[in-house]
Amino acid sequence: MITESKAAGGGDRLLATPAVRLRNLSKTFGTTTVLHQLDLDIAAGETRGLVGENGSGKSTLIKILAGFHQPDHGAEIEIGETRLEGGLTPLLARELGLTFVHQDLALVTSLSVSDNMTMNALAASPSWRVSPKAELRATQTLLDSYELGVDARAAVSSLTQLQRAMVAIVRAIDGVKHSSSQGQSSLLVLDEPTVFLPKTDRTLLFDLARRHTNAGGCVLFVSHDLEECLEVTDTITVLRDGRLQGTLVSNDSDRADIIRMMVGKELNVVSHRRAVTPSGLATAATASTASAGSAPAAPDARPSALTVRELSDPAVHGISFDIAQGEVVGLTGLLGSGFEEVPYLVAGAGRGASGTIAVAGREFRARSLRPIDAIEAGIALIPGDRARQGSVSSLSVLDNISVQSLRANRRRFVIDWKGIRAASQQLITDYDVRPPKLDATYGTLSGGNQQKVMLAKWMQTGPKVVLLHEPTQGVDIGAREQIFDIVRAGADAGAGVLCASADQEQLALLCDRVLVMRDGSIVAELVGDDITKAAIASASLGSAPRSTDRSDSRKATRS
Ligand SMILES: Nc1ncnc2c1ncn2[C@@H]1O[C@H](COP(=O)(O)OP(=O)(O)OP(=O)(O)O)[C@@H](O)[C@H]1O
Repeated sequence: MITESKAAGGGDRLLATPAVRLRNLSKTFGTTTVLHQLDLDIAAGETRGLVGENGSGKSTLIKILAGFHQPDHGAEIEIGETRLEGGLTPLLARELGLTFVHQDLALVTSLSVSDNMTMNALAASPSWRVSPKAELRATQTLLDSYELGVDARAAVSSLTQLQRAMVAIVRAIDGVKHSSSQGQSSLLVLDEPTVFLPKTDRTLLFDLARRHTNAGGCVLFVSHDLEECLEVTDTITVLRDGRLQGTLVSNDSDRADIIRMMVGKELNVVSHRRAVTPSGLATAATASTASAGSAPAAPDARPSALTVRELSDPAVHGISFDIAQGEVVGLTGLLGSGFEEVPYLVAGAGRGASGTIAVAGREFRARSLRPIDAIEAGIALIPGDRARQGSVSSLSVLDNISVQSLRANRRRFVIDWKGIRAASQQLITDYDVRPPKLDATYGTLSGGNQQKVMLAKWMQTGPKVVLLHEPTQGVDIGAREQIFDIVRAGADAGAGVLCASADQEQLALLCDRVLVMRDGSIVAELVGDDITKAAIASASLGSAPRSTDRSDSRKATRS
């Protein structure tokens, strides 16, 4: 049982027998120490949260547990009965029952569920003899024992996001059975595997994790979602700048307690929505009702930044909408409702699209729109998968941030590198990128700082339209506020912003208007103060819609 006080202060002082015990754990890259003498105990049967701002050292700690990084000299690591001098290797971590589910789930989507399971087992104990039939049977039995309702023969690509996450967790839990710990005292590390899932689906994942702790294992859950962390963990350890701030008992703590420890001060969540006067709201309501059945219109008389008409692809069915200059519009729905496709279609990055897209009056056919045309027209796309689609991780911050401005800094055949460097340095200072080092490798920056670099890269081009897909995924609460400020400043400079996101709180804080999609169509529009988490949720689910429900108002117009 855990008998720790609400705030444990400097060290980690759980009284139960630890399954994982870390002492004096530090990590230095070059001359920079990013973890400072951490002491951490996790007890058998415990679910521990790990939180901290971007760059506080969470991933580095996990990579040490996974044997990817070696800690500095002097660290002690004990896993169950095994005491290690120095660090782990990936094989040793596996043998000792440490198992990991990362955000990308690490499943090969073109292979079957059974093949994915077999690969994992083979990595644990290589064997020349594999019987596909026996593996299939064993996988099906395993999946059935967890009542997942998944066919072991199915390709992972055919599974829903929830099923994939559940398969990844079951695979991880099953992996520890092959370890020397046999599942006892084994540590399951969940590194934000829930970010892509709606809240309702996440509880199913945590039920699986609970089965692991009930069987004597323990869980380390890394998350930026503080409410969720409070709900599903027993205790929460807070890191700040690589130092352990303490461990809270989840039941006795609230979000404000965690934030205070994370950032060292109170942090008020404020709305970044444009102030709308009562008369403005009246105009907005009139506009959206009048436009019901066609395109949700921008709620004021500002010129249009983006006009989309009858946009279609296999997942999107003829949607039309407008975004005014200076307006931030949210686009949301359940996963699979089509909202996630839209930024990519508008940026010319989709396939087989139809319909038209006009930027500041210049019209394109979606079918023939290429990304280069979109960029030249003033469209900036900041994709959700910033590591693979928005940047080159192995290049420097300077290379990533300046790639869009090379042409503007070219004089005949010569590129003004000195000018680019000076401007880029100013940008990363203005955008509070930490560390503010142009020569740092982009991939070594924390998630929030990577996102700030992406925004700086595009915002310096003065875009007419900014398309954001999950702009604050994996971003801490402080950096999130900064990103909201950057987006709002872009809108104030005249850009029309589309923010496609399943994060209802983000939409409620940031957007002037929110369009909700179901089954590929826009079905509801929320404006101004009607944009609440509850209203977005009910419109997404199709239950008791509030504000202007377009399908309803269409019927009303017809009758
Ligand atoms: N391979 C590396 N080389 C140099 N510095 C690194 C390396 N990996 C991480 N860092 C630095 O270590 C610090 C901690 O990074 P880490 O990724 O552990 O933070 P985090 O808390 O996981 O952040 P996030 O929440 O954004 O994932 C950051 O300043 C980061 O730039």
